[in-house]
Order: sequence, then C-alpha cells, then structure tokens
Amino acid sequence: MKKTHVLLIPYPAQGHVTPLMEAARCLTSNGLKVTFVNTDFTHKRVSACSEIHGLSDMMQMVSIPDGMEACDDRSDLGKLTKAMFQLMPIKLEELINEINKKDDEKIACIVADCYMGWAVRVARKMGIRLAMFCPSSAAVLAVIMSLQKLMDDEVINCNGIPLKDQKIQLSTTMPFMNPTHFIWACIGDSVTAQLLFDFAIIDGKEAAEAADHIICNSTMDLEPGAFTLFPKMLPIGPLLATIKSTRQVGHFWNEDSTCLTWLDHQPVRSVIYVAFGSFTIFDQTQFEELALGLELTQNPFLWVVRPGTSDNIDYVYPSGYIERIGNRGKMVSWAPQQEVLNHPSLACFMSHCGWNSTMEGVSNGVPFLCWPYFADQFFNKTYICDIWKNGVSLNKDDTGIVRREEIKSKVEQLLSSNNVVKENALNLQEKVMDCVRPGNSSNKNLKKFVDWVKEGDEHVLPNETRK
Ligand SMILES: O=c1ccn([C@@H]2O[C@H](COP(=O)(O)OP(=O)(O)O[C@H]3O[C@H](CO)[C@@H](O)[C@H](O)[C@H]3O)[C@@H](O)[C@H]2O)c(=O)[nH]1
Repeated sequence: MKKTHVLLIPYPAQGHVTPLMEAARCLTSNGLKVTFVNTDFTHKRVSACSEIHGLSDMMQMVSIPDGMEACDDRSDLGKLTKAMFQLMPIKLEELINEINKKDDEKIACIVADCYMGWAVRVARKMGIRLAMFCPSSAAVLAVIMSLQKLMDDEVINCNGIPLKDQKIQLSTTMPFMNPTHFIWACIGDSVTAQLLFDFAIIDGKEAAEAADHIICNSTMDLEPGAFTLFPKMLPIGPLLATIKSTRQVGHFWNEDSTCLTWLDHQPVRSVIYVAFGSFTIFDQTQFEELALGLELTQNPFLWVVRPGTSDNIDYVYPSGYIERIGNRGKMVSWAPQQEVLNHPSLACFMSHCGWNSTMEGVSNGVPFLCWPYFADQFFNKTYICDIWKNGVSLNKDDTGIVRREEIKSKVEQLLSSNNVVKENALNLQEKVMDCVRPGNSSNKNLKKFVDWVKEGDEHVLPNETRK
C-alpha cells in the first residue's frame, strides 16, 4: 500500500535537529513515510556520532549543501542563515524533483523549521502543501507572527530593532514580554541580529502565515495564551524519546553514557545536572566561578563541559580542583540528556533554558536554576521563574559574572526541604505529561495533523483546546 510521503527540514542546529527527528519518529509511527533533509555538514556530524538508534525503515536521511564553503565558520549564524537562504531553495527543489522521479510515493507535504521560512517559496512553486515546525516556544513564534502589529505599534522598527524599553503583551492572555528579549534582538552582534531578522524572521513570518498548520514542541497547558492567539499552532509536545523508552537521535557530539552508571550510585534527588546546550560559551573566569560554585554546594554534580565551538576554548580547572572534587563531580563532554533528566538521582537542572532543555526538564519534574545565554532563552527563563514558577534565576554581579556564592546560595534555596518551587515542578510535570496520553490534547493534535497530511485539505483543524 502506498504511503504518504512527507519531507522534513530542520535549521542546522542541535536544538532544531533533535526535536524534528523526534517529530519524524511520531509521523512514521503513524504510518507516514519521511524524508529528513539535513545540510551536508549536519548530516556528516549526525552520522558520525550516532548509529541512528531506532529509526524506522519509513524514514530516510538525506542532505543538501548549505551554501557555505567547507572552511567557513558555521557558528556565525548570520552568515549561515543568509547562505542557506540564497542556495537551499534551489537545492531543495532539485532534491524533490529527483525523489519524485524515482519514488512512486511523491512528496506530498513539506514540514519546514520555522527558521527555514524560505521553504514557502519552494512549496508554492512546486504546488506542495506546507506545514511548519516550531522548535522554540509558541510564544516566540507568536511574536514572529505579530511582526506587523509590533511595527504598527512602534514596539520595533522595520529592521526589528526594539524602540520601547517597556514590557508588552501580545494579548491579555499572553505573558508580558520585554522587546529586548525578542529572539533576533539577543543573538550576537547587531550585524548577526540584522541578518537573522532579514533572512530568517521575515521569511518565517510569511511561511507561518502561508502554512496550513504549525506543529509545536509544546503543550496547551504550558502556553495557553499563545495557542489561543494563533490556533493554527498545534501543540504536539513534549517531543521526547524517553516517552517511548527509546533513545534520543540526531546528536552532534558523541554521548558519554558512563554518566548514567555514575548517576545510579548517587542518592535519590541529590545531583545537580549542569548543561548549557549547544551554543553557550563561557570565558575562563566564568568557567572557574562555576567550578568553584559547584564545589561549594557539597552536592554531587554532573557537568557537561562541551568542547569549545569555533573559538576552541580549552578550559582550565582551578588548581587542585579535580583532586578535591574526586567522585563527587562527574564531567562529560556530552550527556544523554533526556535519560539523565529522567534519572531518580537528579535534584535540579542548571540550564541555559534552551527550549528543548526547558521541555525536557519540565517533563521530568526537575526544578531549574536558570542561566540564559542568548536568543529565546531570556524569555524561556521568564516562563520558568515568573509564570510556571518551577525554577529560580542565577543572577550576575555588576561585572556580568555569576559568582560562586550566588551558585551556592541558589542551590541551597532550591533544594531546601519546604521549597514550593520543587512542588510546582512536580505538578507541572503531571499536567504536561498528561497531554501526550491517548485522547488528550497533544496526542489528538498529532493524530489530526497526520490525518491532514494523509487526506488533504478537507480536514478542518480546529486547535484542540482542552484535554
Ligand atoms: O550534553 C548534552 C546537552 C544537550 N543535549 C541535548 O541537546 C538539545 C539542546 O537543545 P536546547 O536545550 O534547545 O539548546 P540549544 O542547543 O542551545 O538550542 C538552540 O535551539 C533551541 C530551539 O530553537 C533554542 O531554544 C535555544 O535557545 C538555541 O540555543 C536538547 O535536546 C538536549 O537534550 C544532550 O543530549 N546532551
């Protein structure tokens, strides 16, 4: 029997590839055939790190060039985004033509990352239906979809630069947002911010408007305001491999699974898990303060010290540190994070608040110590500390450093016996995990989305508002 064939294309970053691969697994387990298109560069990284565990034969992984030279620095997100915008539409069209020539099951639908909005032009030109995937919070996409209103209200100018230093609300049911925390406004320098605004955000808005549906790694309970404001956004999250007792796929670095055995030997709810996703870079001073702060806490800790990205920072631990810490601390270069967060010995998560880490921590009832670095992470911290109240913030001093005493004091505050934040984290976990149970909101939204892909436009998709 013929299968409906869907093409999925993520932005080439860790926090985009992994959740879209998980979405792909949800689609294949619902009977769809998936072609997953990475950039050549990402494809090599992913293939080098993982035998792609548990991928169904309904899913093929392919790649196209990203428009950069082999020697170019892909951590320059502005340049990368512009290069992809210029070359990838042509390459994607060629790829689809090639697939359609060979394969009886022609591409019926493109599901593009909302930061790869240029896909809308390919979909239109080739007459293929388009849906989008939102790897960040629905609130971030709600901001992108409200660009015109934000310009009309003079919150931002036509280049996306914030004009007001006061918090705004997109609707009365949405949280207050600081325009200086809009995603493009806090990515790197002004040149990078402008390139991202011009080549990802503007197109992302157009594509989100044109797309029939936008599937989101979120839940109705977490972001009711955003999903009510834009009902074409369908929460299907949390997208977690651990829900299906499988392993997360699509890593850019090799996971060090020895930390799971180490966790097995730690007391229940004792370990501080410290990980800052795939982009965060600290300078040596900050690195040392963090090391010494963890030492001061007296708790066991598991710390992901990811190899430096483009600037190849080789961190130096404080003198005698490794000997003093001994087995109380475990440092790894990349952890199987979803399994770590699911481990009973976890007490809290010191995190940069990337959206995937946020969803993974929330889904496991782990309270957060928030330390945002860039992009949407400042807003995600607002969700955690001010709206859901399942975490506390680590504050910088006047020189921009989070000091060791701050780390010690916030860990103690968070882990003290009667802390309501821990209780909030457990309550939130229950609500969020309930959404994926058969018949509940995320599960229904996924099924409706799959039906729409399979059967075409006759399916009207009102957003599944309540469980
Ligand atoms: O040792 C580690 C550390 C992380 N992860 C995984 O890597 C992903 C990281 O994603 P995320 O927490 O979202 O962080 P980033 O990689 O920094 O993600 C980028 O993309 C996200 C989605 O758009 C944004 O929310 C972030 O701000 C942006 O930095 C998660 O699934 C983690 O489980 C591991 O498996 N092992």
